[in-house]
Amino acid sequence: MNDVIEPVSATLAERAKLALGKRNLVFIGLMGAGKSAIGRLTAQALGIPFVDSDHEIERVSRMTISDLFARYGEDEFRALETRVLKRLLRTGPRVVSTGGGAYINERSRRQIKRGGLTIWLNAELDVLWERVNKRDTRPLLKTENPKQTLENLMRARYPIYAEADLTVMSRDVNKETMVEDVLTAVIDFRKVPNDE
Ligand SMILES: Nc1ncnc2c1ncn2[C@@H]1O[C@H](COP(=O)(O)OP(=O)(O)OP(=O)(O)O)[C@@H](O)[C@H]1O
Ligand SMILES: O=C(O)C1=C[C@@H](O)[C@@H](O)[C@H](O)C1
Ligand SMILES: [Mg+2]
Repeated sequence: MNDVIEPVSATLAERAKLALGKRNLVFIGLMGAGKSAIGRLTAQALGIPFVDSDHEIERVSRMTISDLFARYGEDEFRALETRVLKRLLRTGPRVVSTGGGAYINERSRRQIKRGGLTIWLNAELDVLWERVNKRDTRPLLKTENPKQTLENLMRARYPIYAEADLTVMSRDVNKETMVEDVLTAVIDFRKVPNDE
């Protein structure tokens, strides 16, 4: 009954934009899943603004995330993250890429759920590890065995990320293919098969 009538020749991006409407598209997932990289490209494809909560936190605090953790600790970082997310999610449509722990924090999760359509970039350990071990900008991975830490985070966090509206598998394909998967997931959200 409420079907949106799509132009016959609409591109994938146009159809996804129509399906998204005024909602934000919020990327969640672990470090290295591609939230920032794929989020930015998705926003470009959709022709809507892109914001990244980690970048926004660094901009308003004029500190790097590593320095924020070192100086004020994780709890203060999470409190700032919640405030920044609340502001970023206020208007839509936008693509909002979050930091890896944002959706795990209860208050931020509430903001995110209220603030838009959530998409989890799920990924296997080796894919994430290949991507994150090249840089040491992630304070939670400054441990004796960062790969083990990443695995522990997967175990603790994946059941929570799984609450997302949409899930796309992040893997080693080119980024354009990832964007196509994301746009398709947005279009297919809550699509009811004809025979149901
Ligand atoms: N599909 C992909 N194929 C190859 N490399 C990718 C892919 N997706 C992301 N990357 C690369 O992996 C690295 C990590 O990606 P990105 O910074 O987007 O992750 P993130 O989920 O935002 O992590 P964080 O939570 O730490 O912000 C980047 O160098 C990015 O270019
Ligand atoms: O997974 C996490 O908890 C984090 C991920 C990064 O995006 C940053 O937000 C920060 O390093 C914490
Ligand atoms: Mg990021």
